[in-house]
Parts: sequence; structure tokens; C-alpha cells
Amino acid sequence: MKFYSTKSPDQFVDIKEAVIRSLPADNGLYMPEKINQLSDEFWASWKDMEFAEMGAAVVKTLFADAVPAADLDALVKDALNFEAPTVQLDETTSILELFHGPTLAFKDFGARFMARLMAYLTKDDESDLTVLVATSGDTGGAVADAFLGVEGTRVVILYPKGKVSLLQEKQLTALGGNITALEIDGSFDDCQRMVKAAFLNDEVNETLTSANSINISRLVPQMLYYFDAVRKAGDDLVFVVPSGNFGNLTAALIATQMGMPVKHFVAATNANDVVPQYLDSGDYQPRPSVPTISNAMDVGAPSNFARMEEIYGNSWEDMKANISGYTYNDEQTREAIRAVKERYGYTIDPHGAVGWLAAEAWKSEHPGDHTVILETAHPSKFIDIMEEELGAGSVEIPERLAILAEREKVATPMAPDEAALAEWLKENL
Ligand SMILES: N[C@@H](CCOP(=O)(O)O)C(=O)O
Repeated sequence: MKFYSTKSPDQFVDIKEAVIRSLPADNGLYMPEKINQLSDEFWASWKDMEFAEMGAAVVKTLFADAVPAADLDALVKDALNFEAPTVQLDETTSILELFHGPTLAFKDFGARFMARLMAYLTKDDESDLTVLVATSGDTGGAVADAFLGVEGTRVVILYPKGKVSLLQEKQLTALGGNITALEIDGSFDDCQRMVKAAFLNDEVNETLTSANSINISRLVPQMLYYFDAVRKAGDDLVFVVPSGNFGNLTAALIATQMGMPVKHFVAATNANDVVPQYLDSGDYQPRPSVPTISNAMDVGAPSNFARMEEIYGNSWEDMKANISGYTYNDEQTREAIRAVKERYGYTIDPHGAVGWLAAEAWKSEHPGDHTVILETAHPSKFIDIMEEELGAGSVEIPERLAILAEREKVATPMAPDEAALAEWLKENL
């Protein structure tokens, strides 16, 4: 199995180049040369397998001979040591809880697998690896946790000053060791732009690798919880995906290309609604992001839109036949947090609340459809918002997060400037 850049479909690289280099020199995104179909044998037994076993079967099919099957098997099973349970709110509404990993967000699936795959692919290399990552809230914490203490690696996290929650910030800045945080005086888009510029800068990119969803290996394990939900709840589901950089939805699209049955996808966004607007108009206009209470989705130029276009052969009509977009503001999100609690007794985080609103909107137009809302992070990560809406003490903070809350924040301030990052990398790597 080889990989090509969305901007150079005739040039191929091997898995090591795709995963470690992460961003092609032409600034496209890597895609597998071919999406392999799951076999009849898989479909005959997938419902009887353990989660990690089924996940390993899917990953082995997608990556084919790029990594020996026994090694991939071990990597996936070691990474996926937690579940993605489904909670049914009513007959047509389920929540897919993706926050049971170590940092309480869906990013743990991708980050844990990616860290293990990178270690495997570079085991014979002499030079150290610098993992550069931009975050609007959850990715940074998951990547830091996945690489913490891993010898020969250093993680450098860029996050937008004042635009992540207090507990998310502690996950980025309080671990110490091989984790360094850069606090950028700008937006997530500035962080993402600075990271991409560093990859294209030959003076600093030698040992850099990306842990954002521009890295194809981040997306692969994110397919697996969709498969799990389908095998538990049926093949006519409508997945409602709270979206920012669109890696989560892109992973689901790759899963459908491998043969996973699904009825429809709903992309739910906050005010950063570039993709829903595209789905409405056919006109893609990335623009600077605005801060919201569902901060992990504050993305104005979603990286994975290029992969989505590739999957649909640049056809707006085909994309909108499979994906519908809905968008909500903060006031509506706050109301939804209260409504879900009152109606179902369920505590939903601001990102899931945006998803719930979109699910309600979809069902008002398609009564009877079974919507599965991806709950991308644990509500305690947004404790201030949750307590404003549901009252003090309404959400318990799991111990692994509470411990970090007590630690000191350590971050280096930086201007939202590509040259400043390049200078810092030259001095510090
Ligand atoms: N939503 C993300 C932003 C980065 O997206 P990624 O999926 O490309 O890592 C976050 O929480 O940091």
C-alpha cells in the first residue's frame, strides 16, 4: 500500500514517508492509493469480535501490506484499550461516547495509535522526532498523553491564548517532561498555519512530524468507533458529527468506502460554519475562526476539506447527497445543554450539544431516522460552562483530570508568526 498527495495523484510514497513526513511538500494531504474493501470473511464475523480485534481487522485491510499484519494487530490492540459505549436517549437518539480514553476526548483513539505506529516505523532511526501539533482544545492533550515519556520524541504544542478551556489548558501545559507548550497570541487557524509553514520550511522540517489530522495515521483508528456503532445498532444510522477540522467525518467517509453501511452523515458546527455553508451553496470560503463555547470546533479553514473533496471527486452534488450541514450559536448550545439534561437526565458537553441540535433538526425533516450523536469530549473538560448551565457540582471531574488542575501551567508565549516558530524551532531542537 502506497500513499499519494491530493495535489500530486501520480506520485506515491511509502507508509513511513506518509506518516512521519505527515504533510507532503506540495501542501496537499496524503491518501491511501486505494481504499481496500473489507472481505466477506470480515462481515461474517465482525459482530462477534472484541472491539480491538475488529479494529485490527479493519486497519489491516486498509493498510494491506504496508506493515506486517501481526505487527499492526499488536499496535491496534495495544492502543485501543478503552471502549466507545453507546447510550440510547430515546428510540431515535443515541449518544456515542468517545471520551473514555486517558484524556477524555475522541482524540485518544487517533493519538494512541499514531504514537505507537510512529515508534514502530522509526525504531531503527538514530535521530529524535519532534511532534508538532496545533490544537483548539483536545488534540494537544491527547497527543501529549500518548507521547509523554516516549524516548527519542519531543512534543511541541501550539494553542491559541485564552481560547481553550482551563482544564484543556492544563492538559497541554502541566505535564512537563518531553512536552512543551507554545501559547500563541492568535486563533487556532494561526496555530495550524504556523505548523504547516514549519513543515514546508527546509531549514527546520528535517525531524518534524505532525500529530494533527493532516496525518493520515490519525484518521485510521477514528474509523473504528463508527464500525462498532453500526454493528451494535444497525446499518441505517444517521451519524451526527460535531465538526471542526473535519478529521472525524473524513474517517467515517473512508469507513464507508471500505464497505461500512450507513444512511447519512450530519456535520454539526458552531459559528465556524465554512463547510455547512459550502454544502448549501457549493462555494468554499474559509475564513478566520471566531471563539465559541464549543472551542475544539473553532476552525476557520478545516484541513480535511481537501480529503473530503478528493473522496467525492470534487463533486459538490455528491458530497451534499451524503452529508448535510447544520450550524448553531452559543446561546442555542447553552439551551441544548439544559434541554438534554431536563429531557433525558443526560449531561452533554457543548460539542455534543451542537450535535444534539443538529440531530433534532435532521429528525424534524426525516422522522423515524435513528441518529447517533458523537459525544466527542467529557463534559468536565468544560466545567465552567457546564456549571453555568446546570449548577455548581453538576459534573464530576474524573481524577486523571482533577490531578492536572492542581499543577502549574508552563507555556512559552509567542506571536502568531511563522518566522517566530521557525526561529524557536532552530534554537530549541
Ligand atoms: N479540534 C482540534 C483541532 C485540531 O484538529 P485535528 O483533528 O486536526 O487535530 C482540537 O481539539 O485540537
